[in-house]
Amino acid sequence: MTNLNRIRVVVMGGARVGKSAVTVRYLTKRYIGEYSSSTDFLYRHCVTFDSATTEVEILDTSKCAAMGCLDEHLRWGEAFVVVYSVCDALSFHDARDLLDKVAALKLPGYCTTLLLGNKRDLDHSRQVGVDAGQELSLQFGCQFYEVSAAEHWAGVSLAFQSLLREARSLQLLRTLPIRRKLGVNSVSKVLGNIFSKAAGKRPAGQDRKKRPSLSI
Ligand SMILES: Nc1nc2c(ncn2[C@@H]2O[C@H](COP(=O)(O)OP(=O)(O)OP(=O)(O)O)[C@@H](O)[C@H]2O)c(=O)[nH]1
Repeated sequence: MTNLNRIRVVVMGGARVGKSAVTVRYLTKRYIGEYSSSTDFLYRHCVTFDSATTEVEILDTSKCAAMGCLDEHLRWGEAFVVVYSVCDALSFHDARDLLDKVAALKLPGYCTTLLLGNKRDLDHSRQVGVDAGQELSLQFGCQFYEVSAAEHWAGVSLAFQSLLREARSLQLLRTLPIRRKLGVNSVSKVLGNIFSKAAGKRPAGQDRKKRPSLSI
């Protein structure tokens, strides 16, 4: 069931790509060079969009593929930050695998994903181009940003906020009745228009005979 007061975010990616660095940068504005990375960390904070406050839980994962808890994390989350390092081609492959897994496990419309290329300050040792990141994000229909957790807070913050906004919009959308979501006309109205045209009748509204009502 949709909980409009909470968004669960999972930060995942290959080893040493900066998962903790981007998470802590977003939450505290600070960059800390080294983190304890043997376990997962769960952070809670609140965000306010359009004067509505939502609690956000962010799970900074570590070694979850090796520990076998990836599927559990994928089931738990509804917004995913897939991090790779722009100077590590292997981590880009890991990111693709993770996007594949998200797509296989989550229904479209029930999760939001952000592909995040980190360490863009290390441009001299870049192995993954911006265009490759963009292409991958287009392939999976997810958001894409390149950032440097080491150098700037603004980019990291923008990327997370954009993900959270989309996650919140999806939650709101899921609470709408199907008619409003799709903008569908009632079946009776559509059938009525077809039959009145086929029978050469007067336009809708001038026909006094009441049609049976059937709506979805
Ligand atoms: N130059 C540079 N180094 C970074 C950046 N982000 C993280 N690092 C460094 O990359 C290393 C790994 O960062 P972490 O945040 O621990 O990476 P992680 O993905 O959480 O690591 P694991 O959980 O061990 O897989 C650390 O030495 C960080 O200081 C960045 O934007 N630029």
